[in-house]
Amino acid sequence: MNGTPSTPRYFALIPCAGNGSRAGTAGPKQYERVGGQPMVWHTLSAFAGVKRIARTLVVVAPSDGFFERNPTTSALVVPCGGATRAASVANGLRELRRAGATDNDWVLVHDAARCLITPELIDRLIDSCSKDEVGGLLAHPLADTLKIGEDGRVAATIDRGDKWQAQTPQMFRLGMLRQALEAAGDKVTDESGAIEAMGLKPLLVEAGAQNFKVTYPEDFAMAEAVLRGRR
Ligand SMILES: Nc1ccn([C@@H]2O[C@H](COP(=O)(O)OP(=O)(O)OP(=O)(O)O)[C@@H](O)[C@H]2O)c(=O)n1
Ligand SMILES: C[C@](O)(CO)[C@H](O)COP(=O)(O)O
Repeated sequence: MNGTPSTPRYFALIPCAGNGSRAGTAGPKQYERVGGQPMVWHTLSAFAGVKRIARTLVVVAPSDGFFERNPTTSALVVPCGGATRAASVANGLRELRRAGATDNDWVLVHDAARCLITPELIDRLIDSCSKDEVGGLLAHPLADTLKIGEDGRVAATIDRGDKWQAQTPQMFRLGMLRQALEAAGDKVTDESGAIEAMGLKPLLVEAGAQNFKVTYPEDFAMAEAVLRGRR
């Protein structure tokens, strides 16, 4: 993986170093079994199904022993997780550089906890963004009416016409993303936010509602049902 090829390659970076505090599980939610397998297995097998991905790097917490106990992935697993998702991603980008990726290569950052991602959606993002100057993200137009809450009561209703729910993967050039995250620090909750802070406008690529992030206890049953429906 040395040298700077003229054609940019595609790398995947999977932040997998969270605690899942909102999920109510005993351990990190990404290792809970869903559809008969640890959640992160589904995530990794979707990326393994995209031939254009040169390498996948998984960022785990320094104390994480899951992949040593379950050594079944061809992905590069690095215990460089940080205190926030943004820090985990920034550390992972440094590791990708160390593994031979260049600033010109594309990086697709994807939450381990979005285990319903499919090779088709990943391909859709790559096809939509690979000729774009900025890059972009999968997203879903907001379906519900949106309220501002104040002391448990509705203070206002917001026009939802231009609102999207940001999903992952989010795909940007490695160099641009590194610079953006360095400038944004821990404030941003996604890569797009860091790129936007540089005055750029990432491309919104429509994806379905099924690519949700397993966050709350009830999300496990929904993920299970979607996986069952696919079999
Ligand atoms: N310090 C962190 C925090 C989060 N993540 C990862 O970022 C993704 C999205 O984050 P989220 O769903 O918020 O996960 P958690 O931080 O684990 O959940 P919670 O906020 O409920 O604690 C997850 O795959 C999670 O493992 C990470 O790599 N490093
Ligand atoms: C990146 C993300 O999945 C986009 O919806 C989301 O922002 C991550 O969630 P977190 O709770 O902020 O880690």
